[in-house]
Amino acid sequence: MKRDMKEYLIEPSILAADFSKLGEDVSNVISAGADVLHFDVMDNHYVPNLSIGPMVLKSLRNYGIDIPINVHLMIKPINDRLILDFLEAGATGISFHPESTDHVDRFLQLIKEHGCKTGLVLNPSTDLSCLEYVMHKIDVIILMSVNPGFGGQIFLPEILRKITQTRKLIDNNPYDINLAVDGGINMSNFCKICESGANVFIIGSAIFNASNYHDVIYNFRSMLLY
Ligand SMILES: O=C(CO)[C@H](O)[C@H](O)COP(=O)(O)O
Repeated sequence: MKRDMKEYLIEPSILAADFSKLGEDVSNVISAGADVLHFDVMDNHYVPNLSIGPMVLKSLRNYGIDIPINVHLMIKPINDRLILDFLEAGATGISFHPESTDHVDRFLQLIKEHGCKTGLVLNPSTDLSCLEYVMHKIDVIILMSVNPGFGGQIFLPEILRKITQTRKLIDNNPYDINLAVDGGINMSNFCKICESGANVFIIGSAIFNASNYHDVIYNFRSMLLY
């Protein structure tokens, strides 16, 4: 199904940005046409890498970054304090993995109660059944198309089938849920990912490694027209 252009979102993952000049790099990607920012939080426990936390998010807000920022928690266990810290720092969306807690429903509710968008992130081998009783509390389903922990990995082609299945699930439900794909997206697989049913594209290296952010985002977006 072809969607309205407004429903497609390009969400650069700042994990691939230049951390030595993060504010400037993020401002540049926004001027180049990013719709939303993706903020990866890694704990060196749930995933084998350590990244950034609420203080960095707050610094970006203080720097003047004012577009929506979706925080992706790759943390186990998640806890109330952490969620509240990210909310206070300026997160507009918070997503986590169902494996991160025994209380998926409670955390979705906590995030929602604060007027923030909610997301569940499914690893490549995580079954769609975890969505069954919480669909009405989710704003975005994020399908990982790499194993989480590092940017710059190769897209797992078996996830295309999962995207199609998830799109059917969403379309068979009355809720307004975005379908995002995260990991290994580039110019050569973008169309297939879109045709399979994704409408949010979380892209790190293919944007931040490009010499011209505007051109690369423009090129991704122009593929949505065909
Ligand atoms: O969540 C992530 C890794 O865990 C990154 O957001 C994701 O991999 C995007 O980066 P790239 O486009 O470079 O693959």
